[in-house]
Amino acid sequence: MSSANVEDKKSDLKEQEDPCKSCSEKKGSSKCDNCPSAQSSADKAAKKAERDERIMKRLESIKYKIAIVSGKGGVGKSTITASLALNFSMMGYRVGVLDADVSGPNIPHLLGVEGHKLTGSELGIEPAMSRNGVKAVSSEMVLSTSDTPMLWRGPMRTTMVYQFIADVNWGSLDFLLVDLPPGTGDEPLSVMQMIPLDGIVIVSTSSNLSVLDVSKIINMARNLEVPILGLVENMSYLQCPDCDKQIRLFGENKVGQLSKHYGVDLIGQVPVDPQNSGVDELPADGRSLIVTSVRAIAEKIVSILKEKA
Ligand SMILES: Nc1ncnc2c1ncn2[C@@H]1O[C@H](COP(=O)(O)OP(=O)(O)OP(=O)(O)O)[C@@H](O)[C@H]1O
Repeated sequence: MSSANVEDKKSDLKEQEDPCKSCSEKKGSSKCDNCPSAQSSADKAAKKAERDERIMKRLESIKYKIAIVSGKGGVGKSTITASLALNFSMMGYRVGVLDADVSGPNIPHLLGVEGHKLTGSELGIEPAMSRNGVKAVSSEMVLSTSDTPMLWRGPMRTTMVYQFIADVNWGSLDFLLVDLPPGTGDEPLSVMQMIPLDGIVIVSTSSNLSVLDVSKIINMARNLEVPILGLVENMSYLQCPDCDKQIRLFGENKVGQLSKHYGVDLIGQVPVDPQNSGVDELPADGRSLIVTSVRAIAEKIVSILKEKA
């Protein structure tokens, strides 16, 4: 994504946040006086400053904030996010996962907190706690059932993500992992602007289309000056059960080539796990090939962050 495109997106967002756009009244009509949306620009600036302060306050007790992103859907971003969370937790770190994929929330299933409903306390929205000690919030936790679709337009989804960032009582954490929706749309852009991220991890397969969209993510992050911790090639190969041979499902290692082209580290390759059913909680006891393979990536991320400190 070029810097001009990022600027276009930023102004698109501003337009979408303008409720007058969808109002049938002409802007400036007498009815505007009684409209709750009518705010002076000073009011808006004050609200933004208040919002930024609330976010900073919430996040000050969180050491590292990392977003997990992908150019395409279905490449395993949520699976890698949950696996990283489990590994960080097993390594003794305090971890939270913010499922910012509002229209396709999967984190509750992967962490075994499906069906949990969010509650509030005087300290804010209380996150769910998984059996492995990972805290999580997801839009699925406010829906009546897990098959209820979230039929919300972009600005409403962004507002929910903002609420999760500003109002969840995470307590003190070592890692907050944010599972972003795929692509370079409104929500990834808003999260990258709202949260002072320590970095992003980009997940891709080596399929041609997946790799193509990763270039856009890299350019978007660079334009927004968000550090890229590295690339993860998911479903990189299948280990033959009868011999040592690794079968590459998407042919040559295109994620590796992309990493060289853009000068972004390839920090891990995760094999296909034929046992992975995809709907169940990921086990943290060594039974999941994905979770065990992600351990090296979690360790690498810790060493990159410590080096940067
Ligand atoms: N290494 C792997 N081995 C086997 N199956 C995998 C692997 N990684 C992911 N999957 C499966 O691929 C599917 C997509 O994974 P996941 O939901 O994590 O992708 P995603 O990128 O978050 O998708 P979206 O952003 O569209 O929600 C799931 O069924 C998941 O179980």
